[in-house]
Amino acid sequence: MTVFTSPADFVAAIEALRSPDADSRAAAARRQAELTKPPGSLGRLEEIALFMAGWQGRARPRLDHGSVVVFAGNHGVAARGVSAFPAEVTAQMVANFRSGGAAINALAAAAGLALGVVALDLDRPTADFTTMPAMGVDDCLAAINAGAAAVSPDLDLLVPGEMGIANSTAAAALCAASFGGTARDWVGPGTGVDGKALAAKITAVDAALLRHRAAATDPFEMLRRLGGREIAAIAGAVVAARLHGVPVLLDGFIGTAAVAPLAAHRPGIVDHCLAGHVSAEPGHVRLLARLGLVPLLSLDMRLGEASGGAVAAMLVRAALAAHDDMATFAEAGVASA
Ligand SMILES: O=C(O)c1ccc[n+]([C@@H]2O[C@H](COP(=O)([O-])O)[C@@H](O)[C@H]2O)c1
Ligand SMILES: Cc1cc2nc[nH]c2cc1C
Repeated sequence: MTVFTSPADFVAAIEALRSPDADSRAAAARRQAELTKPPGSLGRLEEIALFMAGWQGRARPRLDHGSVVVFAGNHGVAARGVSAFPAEVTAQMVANFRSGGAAINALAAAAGLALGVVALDLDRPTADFTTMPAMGVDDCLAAINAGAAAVSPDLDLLVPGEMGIANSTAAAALCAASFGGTARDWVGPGTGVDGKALAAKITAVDAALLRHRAAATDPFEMLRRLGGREIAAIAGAVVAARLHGVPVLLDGFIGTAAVAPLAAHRPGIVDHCLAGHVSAEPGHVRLLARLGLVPLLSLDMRLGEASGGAVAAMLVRAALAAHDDMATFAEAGVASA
């Protein structure tokens, strides 16, 4: 099990990046060239198969043990009226995930993925980051390690998700701290705010940037000052997945913002990640562009909880089915070009 022993240990793990297995990827590419189709005709499905082969270290990659893990956290900044929903909804939705009634329960099952739910100190919201860091050092490290602990090294695919009322405010602040710009560049409606609540959200993000930007100089400090426990947990899970060679399918705006501080420090940290979809939250398209990730789907979704990632996992399954099950030209007696 991956444990980051200190903030410096976490940052060092982001710097020492494992590469994909070149031999497995090359073997998968040779197989793709022999399958009964014009070269490249399965488009991005072919690239997904090669991506999975490289990270899994298997010429015929599989999706037998894929898992969604939804991390949940509560945010002090919610008290500033930045969300359309009350903070109690975070714990209520965790109960819904556990009893099987949420969108992610249906979508993970449809995609053939296991579902884990990790609730992080919901009774103890993070501090309001407009006035102080969201978390202390130990608190943030514990959240990162909770994320890392959720990644089994034998997973074929990890789909991390989040639940946290007000976390689109934190995500906007993390994007601005990571990639520049003001609150207006990154703030959007989240669960559906406009008018006064949207203005409160912009004010909160600008205040947080003013307070923390100078000190938020490394990925750990950005997550600690401007993030939340579920966001830090996703960052920890993505780094642990890289250490184990587990490919990752990212979800929406908040789930992707969790890796923004890591990528600002070391862009290659997202090399083992696919972007499952582009959310309707307007900052997401900009964020994906900054990360150099092209989303698999664009369905106007903006739910979070790994829902877009789970739908995209069905495409990964399709890509691997074609890669594994198709006949070669020689097997089928079809003349090649
Ligand atoms: O995934 C997205 O792109 C997304 C966009 C908007 C909202 N959400 C979800 O809604 C919550 C955050 O919205 P808000 O308005 O409370 O900041 C949180 O639980 C997210 O999972 C998620
Ligand atoms: C109901 C509800 C469900 C969610 N799932 C993820 N974020 C959410 C936010 C709300 C408000």
